[in-house]
Amino acid sequence: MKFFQPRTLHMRIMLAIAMLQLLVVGLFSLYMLIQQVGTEITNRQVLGHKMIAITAPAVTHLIEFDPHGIDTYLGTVLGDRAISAITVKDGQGNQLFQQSKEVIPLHPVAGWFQAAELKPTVTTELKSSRGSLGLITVQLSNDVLNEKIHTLLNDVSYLFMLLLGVDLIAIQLLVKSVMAPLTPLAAMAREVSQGNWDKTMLATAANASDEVKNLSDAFVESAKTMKRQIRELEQTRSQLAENELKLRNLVNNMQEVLLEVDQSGHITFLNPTWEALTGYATETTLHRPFAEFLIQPKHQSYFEVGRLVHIPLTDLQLEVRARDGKSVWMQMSTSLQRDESGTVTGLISTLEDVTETLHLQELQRQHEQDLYRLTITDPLTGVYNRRHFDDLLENLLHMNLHKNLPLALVIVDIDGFKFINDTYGHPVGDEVLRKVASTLRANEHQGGAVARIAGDEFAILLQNVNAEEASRIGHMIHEDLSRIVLPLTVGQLTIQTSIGIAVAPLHGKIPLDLVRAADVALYHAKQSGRNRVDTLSKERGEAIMDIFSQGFELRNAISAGMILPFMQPIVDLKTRKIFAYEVLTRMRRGDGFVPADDFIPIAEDLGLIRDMDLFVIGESLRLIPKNVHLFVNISLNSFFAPEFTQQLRDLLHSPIAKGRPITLEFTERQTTEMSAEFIKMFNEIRAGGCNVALDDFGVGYSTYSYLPTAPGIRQDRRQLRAAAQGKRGRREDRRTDPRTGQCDRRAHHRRTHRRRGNHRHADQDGRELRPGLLFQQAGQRAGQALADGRSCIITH
Ligand SMILES: Nc1nc2c(ncn2[C@@H]2O[C@H](COP(=O)(O)OP(=O)(O)OP(=O)(O)O)[C@@H](O)[C@H]2O)c(=O)[nH]1
Repeated sequence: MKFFQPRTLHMRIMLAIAMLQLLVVGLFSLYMLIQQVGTEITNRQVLGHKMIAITAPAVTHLIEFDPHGIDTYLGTVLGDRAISAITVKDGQGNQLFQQSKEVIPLHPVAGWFQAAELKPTVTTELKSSRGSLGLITVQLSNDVLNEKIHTLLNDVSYLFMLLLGVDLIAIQLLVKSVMAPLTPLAAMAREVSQGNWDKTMLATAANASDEVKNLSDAFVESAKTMKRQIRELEQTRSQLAENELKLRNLVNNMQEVLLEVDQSGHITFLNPTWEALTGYATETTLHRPFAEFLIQPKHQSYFEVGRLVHIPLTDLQLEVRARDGKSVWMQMSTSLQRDESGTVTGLISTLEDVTETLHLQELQRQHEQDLYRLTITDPLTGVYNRRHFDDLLENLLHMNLHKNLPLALVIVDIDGFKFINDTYGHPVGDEVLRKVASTLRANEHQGGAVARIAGDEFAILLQNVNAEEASRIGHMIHEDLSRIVLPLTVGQLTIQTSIGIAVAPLHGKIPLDLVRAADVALYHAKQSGRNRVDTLSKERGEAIMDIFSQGFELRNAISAGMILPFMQPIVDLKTRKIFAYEVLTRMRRGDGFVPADDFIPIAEDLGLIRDMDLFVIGESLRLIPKNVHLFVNISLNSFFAPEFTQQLRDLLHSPIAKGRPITLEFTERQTTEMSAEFIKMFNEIRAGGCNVALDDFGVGYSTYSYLPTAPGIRQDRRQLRAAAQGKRGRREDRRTDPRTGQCDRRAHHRRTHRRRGNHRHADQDGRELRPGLLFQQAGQRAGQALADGRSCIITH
């Protein structure tokens, strides 16, 4: 049920107070009415009693003295409005008089009172001197009472109306005065709502009640707070707008594509960079599945429904199809978007164009690969170079042995390659090397590797290949190489090779041992007449291994600077002064020194003598004062090593050698062919100011036989003397190595040097000379120098 509700507060207060007023005034009026009606009822009773008090004596008298006069008298009395009926009865109950008027019902208001209170009849006893004469009963009339009540009701109603009217006016005034201060407050609120914060508008009415003042103050306070907050909000909003602008500029000018995709893989946002990179207009791209723009199915699958969660968040490179059909590679960095329950609702990603970078990376990778290939391959043949072979060998050996698998090493050396070079020229030699390399590669065993480890030497590593299988493969390779035919301008060239095979762990468990074993096998193949394959047997291996062990030691000694020139002073016996130094080559081993004859022959065999001779000559020239005569030993084998002649020439013509007395003593352990070229070179050396001497170490078979063709070459002083005695050398010095069939040169060396040490001889000027080591002083100084770890240089 809906009650009427006035719209304004004023009306509501008015109504509320009016209702209250109505109630109060109503109750008050009712109270008044009840009071007055009660009084009227009481008055009627009093009147009844008074009436009967007057009437009873008269009736008594009439009964006694004039009974007929009762009717007249009581009829008159009954004429009074206050009485509606009169009854008189005698002492026996006989009715003497009874008369009544029409009965008017009692006013309803009188009904509110108890019947007892109303007492409509009054009865009294008629008494005379003779006693009781009967009873008289008077019934009171309602007429008067009703009239009174009616009048009272009117009066009370008037009073009620009057009071109500007065109250309403009072309330109106009261409410008006209460509401008056609210009017400016409402005006203030209206102004504030319109954004007018003028201070004057926020003043409270002066005559306002405390409550309204408080309300007004509170309102003003809240208005101020609101104003401040609104100002802050405005600032924030403008800041936000500014930031949004910046952000928009940033997003629009980003180098990367900014992409938003919903959970179904459809594009919901893209910045203009997308168009710049792909050529697709942003508007036409929006709301399309992003996968449509991806080329690779794998990339497309990331954007299928429900698969976004699996997308790699970083380092994902996508191939995007541009409008012109080209592919653009984009690097994607992603942030997954989730709702409150953690479900993926989409993603926001940046896509950076890395096409150029990838291209450059690819170029760089290729470049690095090329560089790496260059560092590990031999430029002439394209197979691995020595350095990489060493690494490979170490790794494969370690790996195979770890797995208990054999590893075979096959070393292939071209027979007479120097001859090919010398006869057909280096380009042909190069072509031979290339052919050999390509043949080896064509036969490359699975998991194997081919390397060029020296001038005409190739190595092949065969994984999981035992000795038998290695030998089979070795023969196969040998066969293939023998089929190489190189067409020449005139005719054609075929080649022969010697192959040495060793297998780990049978012949060695470390690279050094395995290479040494294969070298020994190769050495043996060469020694046995070349053009063959040799797998190292245990017995033969041990016999040859000794030479190779020393060879390895020698190689290491050269690279580690353990080869040193020792200066042996040569003393003039007359003056007892040092006349010259003979340069002796020594190798440091631990705390001691190995004499030359223990390692020179090996150096010659293994082709190391050239570097050793050049190093020792260079060091001697550098260390010995210029005015002191130098006797320097050179192996004739060095002259057959490539470029030795030129390098020796350069050394002797260098400023440290120029003008100093030098005698080059050529040691010869095998008969050397004295070619015209060779003699020319000798003469050139002499023309440069050097003396040249030959020393055959007593071998006997020597270049002396060519001496007539090489005028001016001085023989070893001892040899000269021997020659003067008509002997051609000391045949008893010749020993033959039972294994190699060659002269035991080390034995010769040892004997010869022993003899040399004690030798006393005269030089061409008649000076009697002797090695300085026989003199205590020089010996002591040499010992001191050795102890100091210096090169053994003795100065005078
Ligand atoms: N054409 C050419 N020759 C080279 C190259 N590297 C080294 N050589 C030559 O290869 C030759 C190797 O000669 P040796 O080690 O005496 O070998 P060989 O003549 O085959 O003798 P044996 O092995 O005993 O049969 C030397 O003459 C080197 O100058 C190269 O890259 N190209």
